[in-house]
This record gives sequence, C-alpha cells and structure tokens, in this order.
Amino acid sequence: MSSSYPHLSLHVAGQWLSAASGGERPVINPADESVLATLPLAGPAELAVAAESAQRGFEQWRRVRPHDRYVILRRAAELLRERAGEIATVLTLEQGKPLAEAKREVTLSADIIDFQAEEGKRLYGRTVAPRVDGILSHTVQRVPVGPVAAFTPWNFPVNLPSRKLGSALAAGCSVVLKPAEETPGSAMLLVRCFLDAGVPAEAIQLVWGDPAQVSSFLIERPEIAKVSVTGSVAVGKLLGEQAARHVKRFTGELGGHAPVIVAEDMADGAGMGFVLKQSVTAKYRNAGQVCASPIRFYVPRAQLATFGERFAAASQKLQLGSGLDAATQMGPLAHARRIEDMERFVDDAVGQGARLLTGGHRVARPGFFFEPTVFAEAPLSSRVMQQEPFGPIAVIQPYDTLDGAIEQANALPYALGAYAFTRDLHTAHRLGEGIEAGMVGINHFGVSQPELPFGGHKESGLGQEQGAEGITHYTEVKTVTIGTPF
Ligand SMILES: NC(=O)c1ccc[n+]([C@@H]2O[C@H](COP(=O)([O-])OP(=O)(O)OC[C@H]3O[C@@H](n4cnc5c(N)ncnc54)[C@H](O)[C@@H]3O)[C@@H](O)[C@H]2O)c1
Ligand SMILES: O=S(=O)(O)c1ccc(CO)cc1
Repeated sequence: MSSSYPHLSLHVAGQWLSAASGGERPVINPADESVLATLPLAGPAELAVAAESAQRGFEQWRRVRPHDRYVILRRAAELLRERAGEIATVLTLEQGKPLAEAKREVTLSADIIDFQAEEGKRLYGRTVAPRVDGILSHTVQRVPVGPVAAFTPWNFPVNLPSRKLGSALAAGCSVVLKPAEETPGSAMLLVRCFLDAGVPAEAIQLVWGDPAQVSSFLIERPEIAKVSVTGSVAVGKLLGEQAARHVKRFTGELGGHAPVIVAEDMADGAGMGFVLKQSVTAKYRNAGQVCASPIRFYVPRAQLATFGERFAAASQKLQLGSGLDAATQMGPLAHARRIEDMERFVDDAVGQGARLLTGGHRVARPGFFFEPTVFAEAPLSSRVMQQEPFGPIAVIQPYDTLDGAIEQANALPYALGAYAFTRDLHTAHRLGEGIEAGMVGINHFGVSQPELPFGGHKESGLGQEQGAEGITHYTEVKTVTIGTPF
C-alpha cells in the first residue's frame, strides 16, 4: 500500500463509511500491479439510504439561493486548486497517466466547476404576455430536475465527475455519484473539496459497488429524477433504456471513434510536420484512453506511405513508464482488461490484412503497458475500424477525393470528436459542415474546453456537458401562470 494513497470510504447520508454490505475489492496501481488500497462496496442497504438521503439533500440544496450556491462552488474549485498536487499524485497512482497530465486534469476541473457555478446564476426564466384578460402573469422558469444518479469511468477520474457535480450542484440538484471502481481515490478527494466548501452533506452521496447492480437499483428508485452516464455506447444504451422505462431524464456522454482528415494542402512538407506533431501528441495522450482521441487518419493516397512511416517513427520514440517519472510521455493502460482488448484489436486487424507499421504488443515489464501501435489500410470490416479501441492504436487510411474522405469519416455510428487539417478557409468550411460529429476541431485537437459544450451526435450520446449547455440538462422547464381571482 502507498502512503500517498488515501484510505477509501463511501459517503452516504452524511457519513464516511469504510466498510459496507457489498464487500470490497482491491485498487491496483496500473504502473506496477501493486495493491494501493481496499475499496468498500455498497450493497442495496447503503444504496437505499443514499437515495433517501439524496432526496433530503435536494430539498435542502435547492432552497439555497443561486448566489450562495455560487459562492460555495467557487470555494470548492479553490480547494481543488489548493489540493491539486496531492490529488494529482493519487490520480496518477491509480490511473497511470503522467503526473503533468494529472495536474492539468485537476486544475481544468476547477475551471469547469467555476464556469458552471457562474452559469448557476444565469438560469434565467422569462415572462410571457398573456393573450387574454384576467391573467396577471405567465412565468417560464428553469427548476432543478431533482436527485441525479451519475456514473463516470476511469479515464478522467476527476474531470468527468467534476463536469457532473459542477453542473448538477449549480442547478440546485443533489447527486449520487458512482465513479469507476478502478480509480476511486481521486474522485473521493474531489467530493471532499465540495463538502469542505460547504455543500450540504446530504447533497452528495458517493458510492461504489457492482456497477450493473448499483445502476439498476438507483435508476429504479423513486427519488432519482435523472440519470447521467459517461461511458461506453453499450452501457449508455442499457442505462438509457432503464431510465426511459421509468421516464427519468437522461444524459449520455458515450464512446467515439474520431476521424482526422488531412487535406492535400497539409499533406506534405511543413504541413505534414505540423499535422504529425499535433497528431502524435493527441493520439497517445492518456495512452489513447480519451473518448475524443483521434483514431482514423485519412491522408491523400500519394502521401500514405510517408505519413505512415513518420507517424510510426514518432510513436516508437515515446518514452513509456510510470506516470510519476518526469521523463514518462505515455503511462500504462488503466487495467489488465485493456491489454487483453488491445491484443484482440491487433490480432483481428492483422488477421484481416491490415499492415502493422509499429507496435502491437504488450510491453514485457510489470504494469499494463502496451506499445504505441500504428496500422495502415485496415479493412472497414476490421474491429479497429468498427469499435473504439480506447488505447494507443492509430490507423492510417488513404483517400482519393476530399468528399470520399468525408464519406469515410461519417461511415460509423459514432460521432463525438472529429478533426481535420487544412490551410484553406473554403476547405475548412466544407469539412466543418460535412463531417458529422458533436465537436469538429480544424487544425487543432483542443475541442474540450470548460466554456464549450462537449457531447456527441448519433450513438455517441445525448446531451452535452460543459459550456452554457451543461447546466441546462440538470433543469426542467416549469410554467407558472397566475390569473386574477374574480
Ligand atoms: N463522451 C464522453 O464524454 C466520454 C468521456 C470519457 C469516456 N467515455 C467513454 O467511456 C468508455 C470507457 O469507459 P468504461 O469502459 O469505464 O465505460 P463503461 O461504460 O464500462 O462504464 C462507465 C461507468 O458506468 C458504470 N456502469 C453503470 N452500469 C453499468 C453496467 N450495467 N455495466 C457496466 N458498467 C456500468 C461503470 O461502473 C462506470 O462507472 C469509452 O467508451 C469512452 O469513449 C466517453
Ligand atoms: O482534458 S480534456 O481535453 O478537457 C478532456 C477530453 C476528453 C475527455 C473525455 O474522455 C475528458 C477530458
């Protein structure tokens, strides 16, 4: 066990619980496979108490004036900044990403909370002129939806809960948060920031458990008004179906399979150098475990060989290691199942005739390390071209016309992030309009910003987080219309 890693507890009905009826599981350091801590798991008993408490927390928190909620949430963001060093170390220990990336995640999360706190003051309603006599006022209001059940994965264990907690709390909702069991420590420290800042103890419940049992149990509870999940398309569909059965509000931030179209005017010389530098950095950030990570690179057929060779060469140069080592550029994958998944993607692609340019293997050392891997000309039927690899795998594909490239980019049911590179403004507009995605980045990969909505089209999701849109998904529209009594 590491001395930098916290003792883990659930937070239910205002109490920190270090044991619960669902048993326990170990938390593993993905960089060396050592055990960091033991995680207590909630069973139905704690989940029922959490749901009831979330209802009380909602009744209390919704009555706090928006400006007072704003002051408390800004304080939570400040505490997160003050504790960023400690929280980032825990994040790296349990998740694997380089410490600098973890620090950036924590401070960016504080910015997300700040932005949503501000938006909480701007949940304006409107008055509507009556069309008949005898009406004093029609008022259209935005009211908090109620207690939220929120589920988040392990790839951004502070950022993703911050998106949900920041928006839901700013709107006046309470939250039952179930972060990933693989990365509980940093999420727990995040929740502490909110509680220490003055969010009422019953407005945030923090649970872990058997994911399918926890989600089914909570979604069916009458107290839960809204389900918000960040995760795979499969889990999003399942939870969305369950939510729909009970007519609960639903937000799904789901998987992606981001294309990158390199236009002719950026496919050689300095242009190609610029594209490669940005692409390699973006591809291997968080070991490729980013929902908006670039996966399919479409380049003009004449440049395919050069682009592929240079991408593979840059990939080979990356320094792999523990995220706590300052020299590390790419850490391990988050858990053992990710390695098995990468091996399945590679075997299938090779079996279907894709050309492996570099990588393709687990690294022979303790920890869940996988080589940066580049394929060229993978058939559309291959698994890597159909499913999100969610790891350090890139595929370089040729195109003959820009319209053909756009068609290939749009061929999958995913539509989260998408990217393109061009010098020409007309081509930029054509790409921006033609590519189907919730977020299109042209000449850069920075589509996720606290100020901008983040969300997918098609099967990549429903609703958005961050930006002005984020908070609206935790509100309902309510109309109050008052007539004269006689
Ligand atoms: N669109 C986005 O904003 C976004 C952001 C990050 C990750 N993701 C996606 O998340 C996925 C990776 O994360 P993951 O593999 O942990 O996702 P996952 O779908 O397996 O799990 C996501 C969360 O849902 C919980 N969960 C609830 N009910 C569950 C059930 N019945 N079965 C399994 N899990 C259940 C998990 O425990 C976890 O907390 C990728 O597809 C990635 O693209 C999307
Ligand atoms: O760090 S961010 O670029 O804001 C970012 C991007 C994507 C995700 C979801 O996987 C989380 C954070």
